[in-house]
Amino acid sequence: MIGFIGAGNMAGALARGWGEPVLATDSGSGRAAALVEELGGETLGDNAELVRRADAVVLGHKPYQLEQVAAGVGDAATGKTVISILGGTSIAQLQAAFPQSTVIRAVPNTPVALRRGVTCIAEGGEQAVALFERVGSVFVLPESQMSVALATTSVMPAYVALVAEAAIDAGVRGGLPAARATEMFLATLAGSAELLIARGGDTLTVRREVTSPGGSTARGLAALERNGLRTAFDEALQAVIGG
Ligand SMILES: NC(=O)C1=CN([C@@H]2O[C@H](COP(=O)(O)OP(=O)(O)OC[C@H]3O[C@@H](n4cnc5c(N)ncnc54)[C@H](OP(=O)(O)O)[C@@H]3O)[C@@H](O)[C@H]2O)C=CC1
Ligand SMILES: O=C(O)[C@@H]1CCC=N1
Repeated sequence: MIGFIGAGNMAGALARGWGEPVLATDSGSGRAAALVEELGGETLGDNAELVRRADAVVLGHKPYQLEQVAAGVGDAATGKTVISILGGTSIAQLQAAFPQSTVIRAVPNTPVALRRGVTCIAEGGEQAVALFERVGSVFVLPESQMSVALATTSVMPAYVALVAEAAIDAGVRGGLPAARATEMFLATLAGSAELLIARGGDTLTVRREVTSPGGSTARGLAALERNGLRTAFDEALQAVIGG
């Protein structure tokens, strides 16, 4: 069984995507018990026991808790595979915390819960590719690209939710009922993503197909550019990787 140290948003999304019984701990909230109630398995009161009993361990706590968690696990991690999903935490930091383990650095995103996630794995962690492919797409990257990967994929469900909210609210200001605007926008978002994929990621072609010369799309795109859409995404990336 996979053992989850931490049963929060990201660990829970992975566990639900994998859809199998788990071993899990938390720091007292009861989220581990809720996950076990849903998927089967066992809640353990102690991270060391979890590591001893798990076939592989996922670190699903917050990055700043690494040293404290590793100290609690101690020798139980000897010979174990420890998969970290901790944002901004290097393989060197993980290996220092778990010197007797095989450590793997991965950055997933929450759509793994629906098996439509994206997980980036730092080179050296190839043995985890098949596991994460069960819950979506996997990209193996040089470790130096992992922060940018997180800023491009892991945070993106939140950005897309914000973009959706902004677009829907604009529609409501334009006179659409909110529920109708939401349904229409989400169907458009899903269809547009599929279209971009079908066009091999050729964003210019997709834009040109929609944009009549002197027409309404051209006016709308120009307004988005004037209001700093590209700068906003660029600054967001810099904010994420800058810590
Ligand atoms: N959320 C996301 O989309 C993504 C998150 N990540 C990474 O995933 C990690 C978790 O983030 P997220 O799920 O959002 O955070 P959450 O706060 O939702 O979950 C953190 C979990 O860790 C548990 N925890 C804290 N201390 C311990 C401990 N000593 N022993 C066992 N469990 C402990 C918490 O317990 P309790 O429930 O009791 O509070 C909680 O269940 C972070 O490192 C983050 O960088 C990476 C990619 C995407
Ligand atoms: O917000 C965070 O810190 C985590 C890392 C990536 C997504 N959520």
